[in-house]
Amino acid sequence: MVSSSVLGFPRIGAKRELKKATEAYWSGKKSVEELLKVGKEIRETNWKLQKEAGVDIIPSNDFSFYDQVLDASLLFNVIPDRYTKYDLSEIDLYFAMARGLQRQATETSKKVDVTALEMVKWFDSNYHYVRPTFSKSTEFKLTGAKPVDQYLEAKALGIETRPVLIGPVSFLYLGKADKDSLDLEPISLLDKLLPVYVELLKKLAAVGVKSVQIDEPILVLDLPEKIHGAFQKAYKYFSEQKDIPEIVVASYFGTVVPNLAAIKGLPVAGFHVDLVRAPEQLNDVAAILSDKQVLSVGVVNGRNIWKNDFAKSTKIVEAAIAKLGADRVIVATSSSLLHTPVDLDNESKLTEEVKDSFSFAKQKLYEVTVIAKKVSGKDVAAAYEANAKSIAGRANSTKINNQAVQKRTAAITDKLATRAAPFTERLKEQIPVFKLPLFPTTTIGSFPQTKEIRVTRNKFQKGAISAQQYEDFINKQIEEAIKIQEDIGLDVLVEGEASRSDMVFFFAEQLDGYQFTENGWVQSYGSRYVRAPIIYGDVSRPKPMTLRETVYAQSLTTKPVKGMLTGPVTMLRWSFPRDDLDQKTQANQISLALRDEVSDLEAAGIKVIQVDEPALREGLPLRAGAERDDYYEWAAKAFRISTSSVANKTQIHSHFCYSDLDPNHIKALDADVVSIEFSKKDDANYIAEFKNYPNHIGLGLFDIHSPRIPSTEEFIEKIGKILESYPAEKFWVNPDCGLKTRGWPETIASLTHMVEAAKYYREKYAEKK
Ligand code: MET
Ligand SMILES: [Zn+2]
Repeated sequence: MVSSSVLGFPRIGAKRELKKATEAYWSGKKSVEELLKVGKEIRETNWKLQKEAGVDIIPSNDFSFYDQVLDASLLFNVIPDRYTKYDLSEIDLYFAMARGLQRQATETSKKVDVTALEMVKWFDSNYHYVRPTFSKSTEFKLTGAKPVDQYLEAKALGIETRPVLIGPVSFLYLGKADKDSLDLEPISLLDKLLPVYVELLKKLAAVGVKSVQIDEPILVLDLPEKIHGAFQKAYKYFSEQKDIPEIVVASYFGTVVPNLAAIKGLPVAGFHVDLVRAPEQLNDVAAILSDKQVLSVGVVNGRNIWKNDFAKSTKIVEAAIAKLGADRVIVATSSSLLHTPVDLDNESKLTEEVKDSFSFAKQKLYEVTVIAKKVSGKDVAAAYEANAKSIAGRANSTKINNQAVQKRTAAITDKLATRAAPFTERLKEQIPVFKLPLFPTTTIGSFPQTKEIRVTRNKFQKGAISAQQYEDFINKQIEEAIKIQEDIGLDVLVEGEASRSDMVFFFAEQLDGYQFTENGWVQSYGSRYVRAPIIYGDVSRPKPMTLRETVYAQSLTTKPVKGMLTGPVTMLRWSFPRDDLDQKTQANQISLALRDEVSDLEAAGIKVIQVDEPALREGLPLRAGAERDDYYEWAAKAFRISTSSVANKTQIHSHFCYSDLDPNHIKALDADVVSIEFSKKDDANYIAEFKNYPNHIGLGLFDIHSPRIPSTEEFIEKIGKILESYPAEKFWVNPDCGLKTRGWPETIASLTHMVEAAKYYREKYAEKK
């Protein structure tokens, strides 16, 4: 009998129970006991669900109150000194590392003021992990026994589980050196870390754990040879220990083949590989296995919402069985199901047809077990028949194919993606149109989404107020936003995005080809979850999406109002994409819809149009090579398709708020002005990289995530520092990103100071001349 296995299950709860509980704890409305209880209930529900579905290998220690990598940092005592000096309780220490903590002194506790650890993207997913932060003074030791406790918790329910641990090599490699130890290479700590892992593994074995899943996701990255050696060393060391569970090393989100040297000959029980993302790796991986090692084959996608194609998956599993024999193959999810919504059964608004093409975490449990039964020779004919019908139904759905869109996408030429003249010539035509001062000031688009705005939108959605009433309300918001911006003295204004709940959802709802869930939340980080829209079929724009608000805003002022759109790559990345069409074509379809919007805005007298691409960087394939080069090209081109219809004198802006941007990629967008996140960057090298960028750049001058109001002097100092290495004539002045999460008072104060600082330099530079 071939076993079925799940690498991890979503921990947010089907109704976002975890979010509600953690946020209530943070705001003092729930006690720690109440919080822990919610965690326990979620774990219990998840284990029972998996047990009932018939999953053979059920994970434990996949639960986390914030992030599983942070859990490991705490467990192994990777806790920078700055967090330990306040005598915080364990859970408060944990949350302080996760999100920072500011607390006034009380009679019983000290004043606390500490910032969060760095948070970074988990590979190419929308999940973020808290970066392990090592210092020369880091002393590894076990501070608790979460994996042991949770194993026992499941066991008490009668459920045998396989604990999941982040592997030692990935744990170090994904971490970084703390500020006080910048010359420390985390991987150099391996020798010290391994005995602590062994201590944990022994504890697990002592309570009855037979097998552990050790995640080494860095196996899908480009790794230096030194890291290959670290893998060999670590797992050889484990194999020399007595009384530890057997180890299955798991990788996901790509192929391990370029790193075969890291895993070849490893003395472990077996490996898990992602055959959804990289089916081609099967032969090479199978070839290096010793004759006892098992291979867990990930064929049920842990990253999407689409129903599995049983026929296709079965072929893959059968190929593995042909090589290794049935007793050495396990049917698994490709990765943890953390990246999928919890339960399709909670969706009541989707049509049957659409629903029939989806599968969320709970449904994916069923998929792994049925496939495992099939390859074990059990009779699952009815399930396979139903699946084949669903797959065929989706392929033939009238909701998917739009001939006009397909034709238009196929006819895209380079010319369509090229503006009429190069930037230098465009600039000459733009200068007299805008007559902007030196250091032009602007914002990134959104203004505070006040409670009033959210409540009113909600009323409108529920039908409690009419479309006209809602429109009047939005107009009032726009009027206020314009007045405030004029009073502050900003140069390029925005309508403020009051009508947008979310920069992707807002557009998706107005485009044809999308589907939406009510409860399809997926954890992005901590208590932040995203309910991404789903690209279901060919995408097109039935009618203008932003025209009314933008034109209304422009009618209220003589200053230019920026049209504001979400770019094709971001629309794609922050949606669940189709799995039956390549990403480039999906991006191109969206870019054509946006192109029409851009043209409509221009025709209606809008002279500046910003197309945001905050997700541009995250779309970059994990490894260097053809796929990455290809992405660079199609992503930039998709942006240019959407923005190249306009006249030279129309100014195209773009915006990116995640760092580590590649200046060459941004250059390839050929926008006239870009704004980038910069306030936390304090890094001369980073400015230097952008110095040669030909077009104009706004370097974000304040952090929009914080209510903190920088003073005019602070802005002056910051701008002065940048001007040491960055040319004044290319320098726009703006915040890091949109201000939707802020309140009005701090927004007005910060922007006022920012504009004052710009004026200061204008005068200074005027004197110079
Ligand atoms: C995450 S980027 C956000 C850009 C958008 N225009 C805003 O200001 O909110
Ligand atoms: Zn942004």
